[in-house]
Amino acid sequence: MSLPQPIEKPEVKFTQIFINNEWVNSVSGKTFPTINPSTGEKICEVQEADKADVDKAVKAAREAFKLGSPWRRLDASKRGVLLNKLADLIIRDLVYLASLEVVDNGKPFKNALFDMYFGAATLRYYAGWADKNVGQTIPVDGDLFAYTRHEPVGVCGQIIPWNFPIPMVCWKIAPALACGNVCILKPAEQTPLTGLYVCSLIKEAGFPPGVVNMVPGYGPTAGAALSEHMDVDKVAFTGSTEVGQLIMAAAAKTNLKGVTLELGGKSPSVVFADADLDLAVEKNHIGLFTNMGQVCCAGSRTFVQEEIYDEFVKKATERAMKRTVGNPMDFNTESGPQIDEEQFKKILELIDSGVKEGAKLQCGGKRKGDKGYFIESTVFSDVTDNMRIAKEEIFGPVQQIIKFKDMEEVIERANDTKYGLAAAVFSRDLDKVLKFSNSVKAGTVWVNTYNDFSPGAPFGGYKMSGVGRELGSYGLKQYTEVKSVLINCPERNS
Ligand SMILES: NC(=O)c1ccc[n+]([C@@H]2O[C@H](COP(=O)([O-])OP(=O)(O)OC[C@H]3O[C@@H](n4cnc5c(N)ncnc54)[C@H](O)[C@@H]3O)[C@@H](O)[C@H]2O)c1
Ligand SMILES: CC1=C(/C=C/C(C)=C/C=C\C(C)=C\C=O)C(C)(C)CCC1
Repeated sequence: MSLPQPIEKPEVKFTQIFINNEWVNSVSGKTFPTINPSTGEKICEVQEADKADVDKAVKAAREAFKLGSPWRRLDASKRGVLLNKLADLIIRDLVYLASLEVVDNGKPFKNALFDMYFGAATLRYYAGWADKNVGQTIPVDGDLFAYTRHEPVGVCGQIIPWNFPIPMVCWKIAPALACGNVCILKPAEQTPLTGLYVCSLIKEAGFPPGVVNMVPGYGPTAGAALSEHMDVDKVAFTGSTEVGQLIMAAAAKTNLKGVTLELGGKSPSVVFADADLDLAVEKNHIGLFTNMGQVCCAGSRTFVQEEIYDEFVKKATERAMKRTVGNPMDFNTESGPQIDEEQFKKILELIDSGVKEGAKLQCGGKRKGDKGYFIESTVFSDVTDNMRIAKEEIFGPVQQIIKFKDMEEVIERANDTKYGLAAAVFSRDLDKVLKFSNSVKAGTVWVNTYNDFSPGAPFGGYKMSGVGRELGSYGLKQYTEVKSVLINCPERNS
């Protein structure tokens, strides 16, 4: 089978704000640059939405959600048809979209293709749910007929990060639209381009005007305007824990809009001495270095039992040194650049702190090349729990390998964090696997694997890693209002 070739210089087709299925300039006339992280050079200017543009988008969305509107009158099954159509269009334009993502985000082309497939799979999964989000009839006491209706929440503000631009668009809009809501998405300022292109596909698929709107812009302006808006019914956010706290506070201070949050992590991956060592090394490598370490659930605390610690460190270092870091357009590249200068500097500073605090740098640790935001694949051993690299979310290609003795100790240390997004356990012993996976406070536990996702499997965090769940049937709850209807029903019989 021949592999698809990337388009080296994909044309940028959409740089405006998308409201009511139309492309408009910002009210302020302002624009912002989006940068190619492989070169540090500007790709283009994008119209910068702020509060005034968010107001326009909210009005359009509210109109689209009015009782009797084409969207509200559409059969639920037809919402599924539209979602499937959108998935088809993403796959039709797969190579263009993946190439554009490589330029705007820096992720390797192969990974960008995965993103598009995963985004489309999420749309298809929720397309199937559109006419199955059913209520109940309830045998209440008395002469009453009682039932529940599952209604859409309304206008949903959705704020997304830069690490998986298209999967994130799809994780947000697919369940929302399946349930009949309307959406205003704010893409990350670092990666607005593929999301804007997908808006053109939303129009082409036939979604009515105002059902999906996109407001590219910055967090403290456009993002805050959405989370503070009195006419937004719900806000869903993926990004840092700090911003998640701001969003929840804004919702509380304004109209108590519903909030779902998908936040940071410092996920433990525990390798017991009886594990398949080569499998554990490879899966832990993938669990950390995928997407240049820019994954909320990255396995950034690798606990390895003392009997196999030295051997694991040796093999993990060899694997990291083999990782190809370079031109993301090249099909053989495993890692591209970090997203921007801010992240690049933050990661290098944390690496520096690891060395200063006494961790052993096994490989990497420096910038790679002299252009763009590339960082060498980095492995630290002899890491202790009190070091900054063991506590803070690095969001970069830096693996921390930590020694442990036994189960009780590792459970306690794995849980000794403010986060609780994901965890992994590597062992051939089912008792150990079950004991650890039942004891760890994490929304997802992988067993003898890492970073496996499915649109059907819910994802979200314990503790400060989040509120609510995305994906699966659980994801529908976040976009559904339950209404009880009780009807006087004289002479009711069983
Ligand atoms: N959980 C994740 O998937 C994820 C993704 C990106 C970054 N992060 C973490 O966050 C750190 C910082 O990255 P970042 O600055 O891009 O993340 P961030 O949380 O600042 O940005 C995520 C999104 O929130 C928006 N935003 C920022 N401030 C806002 C505000 N006050 N109100 C509303 N929206 C706002 C941004 O514009 C972006 O769309 C990273 O180092 C990493 O640790 C986590
Ligand atoms: C990590 C891999 C994938 C994608 C994962 C996604 C889309 C994660 C999305 C959610 C969050 C909240 C991430 C936080 O950073 C693929 C695309 C499924 C491929 C395998 C690895």
